[in-house]
Amino acid sequence: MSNERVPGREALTSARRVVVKIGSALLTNDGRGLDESAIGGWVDQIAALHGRGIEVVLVSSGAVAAGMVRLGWSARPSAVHELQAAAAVGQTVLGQCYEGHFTRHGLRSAQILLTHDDLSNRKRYLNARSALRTLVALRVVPVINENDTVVTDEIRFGDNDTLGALVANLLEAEALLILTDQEGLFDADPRLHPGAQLIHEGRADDPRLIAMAGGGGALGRGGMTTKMRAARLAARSGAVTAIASGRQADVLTRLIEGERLGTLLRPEHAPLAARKRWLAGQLQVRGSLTLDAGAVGVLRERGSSLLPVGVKASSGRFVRGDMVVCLDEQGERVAKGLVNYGSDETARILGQPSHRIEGLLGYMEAPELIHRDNLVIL
Ligand SMILES: Nc1ncnc2c1ncn2[C@@H]1O[C@H](COP(=O)(O)OP(=O)(O)O)[C@@H](O)[C@H]1O
Ligand SMILES: N[C@@H](CCC(=O)OP(=O)(O)O)C(=O)O
Repeated sequence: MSNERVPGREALTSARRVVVKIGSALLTNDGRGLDESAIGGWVDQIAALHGRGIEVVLVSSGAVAAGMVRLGWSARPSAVHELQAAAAVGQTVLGQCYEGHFTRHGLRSAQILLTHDDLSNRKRYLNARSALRTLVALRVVPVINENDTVVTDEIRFGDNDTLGALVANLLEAEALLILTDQEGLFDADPRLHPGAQLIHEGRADDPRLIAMAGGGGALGRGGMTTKMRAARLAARSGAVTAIASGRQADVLTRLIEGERLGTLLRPEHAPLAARKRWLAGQLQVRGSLTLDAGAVGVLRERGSSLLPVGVKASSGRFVRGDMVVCLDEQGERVAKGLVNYGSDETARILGQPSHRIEGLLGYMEAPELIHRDNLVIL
């Protein structure tokens, strides 16, 4: 099985930038403090991915648990100020542990502590993005955690699954790899249902899978519920999510080799999102179409395809597959996309309902002038 590539897992085998999230349930040695040798094992795998040219950003939990042990506390405190204190003490231990292991591989790590505000405020979001991009370009491995010391219950992510997904969005990573204490998502919580079956693959937004996910154990925060939510969030920027057991040998490298481990959650609109991002970046425009107000409305509001009936005028020379810009009647740019018909054909079908295309041209390539998959709103 180890070298077998499973169809559908190409998103992992082709990923060039990945976010790895390691959860508290795994890191904390059943509450006895950081599992330093396990951390060493994950760092070895991250170094191996790094060596293959894959950029890795790490989201690591464990500060509160490490701080509790350092402070000699046996139970997780419930008071916010005590959690903040434990996190402050433990984050140093966590950072040192990672840096020590990365140093064995001649790699540098960097600590980034984020809060909800940092990602919702546009300016701080851009600052965080540029700092992370710079680190990644310098081949440094960022180690991210929530800044537990300055957050209160109302404004915290709480679980690091959500933070991992937002970091995947921020950096447009192709994959989010969530390591936890279970082999993946099961059709019921395996702690409560020993006969539960592992789900190998699915859609990130599948309501049946979301319904299977339950809460976390004693050490972790969100359980599978927040991991499924993270998969949906990550899917927004086209990232695929894998949930797998951090205890399986070489789990990260095996996932990236396409082995059928854990649960793979595909973004429903991955190709679409990626394609739209690509479309948006295309600069060469061959012509323009002027749309009536109704067409402008449905494109903007409903993300519909552009039908010839909504086009009032066409200009420029283009062939099928060329990029054209769509303007409103005032000449404002509305969208751009790849046309299904060249400029000569477009001139003959514009303003016409799609069922007349065949009669007018003698054939029908497609009922729409620009399909919504090939259209990006500006
Ligand atoms: N359907 C499910 N499949 C697998 N695990 C589940 C499911 N529902 C709930 N869980 C629980 O989620 C836990 C992992 O989440 P959590 O404790 O938050 O860990 P982490 O700290 O790694 O995020 C598992 O130990 C398991 O008990
Ligand atoms: N930020 C916290 C960890 C939050 C947490 O445990 O999240 P998770 O690993 O998703 O269950 C810490 O470092 O202790």
